[in-house]
Amino acid sequence: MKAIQLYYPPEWAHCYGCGYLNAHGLHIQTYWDPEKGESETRFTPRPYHTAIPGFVYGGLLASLVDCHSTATAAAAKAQAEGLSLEATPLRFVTASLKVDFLKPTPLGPDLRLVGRPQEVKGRKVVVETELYAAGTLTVRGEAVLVQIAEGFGGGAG
Ligand SMILES: CCCCCCCC/C=C\CCCCCCCC(=O)SCCNC(=O)CCNC(=O)[C@H](O)C(C)(C)COP(=O)(O)OP(=O)(O)OC[C@H]1O[C@@H](n2cnc3c(N)ncnc32)[C@H](O)[C@@H]1OP(=O)(O)O
Repeated sequence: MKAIQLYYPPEWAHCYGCGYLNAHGLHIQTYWDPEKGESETRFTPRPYHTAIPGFVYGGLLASLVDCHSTATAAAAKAQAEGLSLEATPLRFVTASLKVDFLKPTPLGPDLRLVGRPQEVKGRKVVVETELYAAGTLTVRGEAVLVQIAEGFGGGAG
């Protein structure tokens, strides 16, 4: 299966979080399950992604929720419209990002994010995300994503 971010055309693939053309970026990759209608991202933080020793920096966790949500929005919109991402690239930017840090996230285990679209309407998609570390829910996110207006060439992202 191909990650949603790998369908982004090159002009939209420079994002620090998820752009495959950003040599210094995080290269977040998200997969869509059309049966369940939900997305999954896995990411293993590096030792320097630390807040206090042993725990993950919250800004990194917010970045994971952010790019996981933009990708989830693209896949959810494609499914809702019966489009294929291959044929019709879709790209969303973040209008709003809410992150609740429920528990400290241990630094070491692979992190797993699960995204569920709550609303797909016009250019807007709302995504809820749960982030698990070694099976424990530590972060919950809610993001509002807006589809880039048609004809927007890029350059920023
Ligand atoms: C990176 C900058 C983006 C520049 C533009 C595109 C360049 C393309 C190139 C490459 C793409 C790569 C992108 C990587 C992305 C990775 C993730 C990020 O880090 S994104 C960076 C942080 N985000 C921003 O900088 C957005 C700044 N904000 C905006 O540009 C606008 O406010 C925008 C596009 C988000 C919305 O503006 P409207 O004029 O196009 O659309 P309206 O009509 O205002 O909103 C559409 C719907 O969304 C709701 N909405 C808008 N803002 C909301 C908010 N803050 N909270 C809740 N809902 C909101 C509205 O109520 C409306 O909903 P109803 O259709 O009425 O149901």
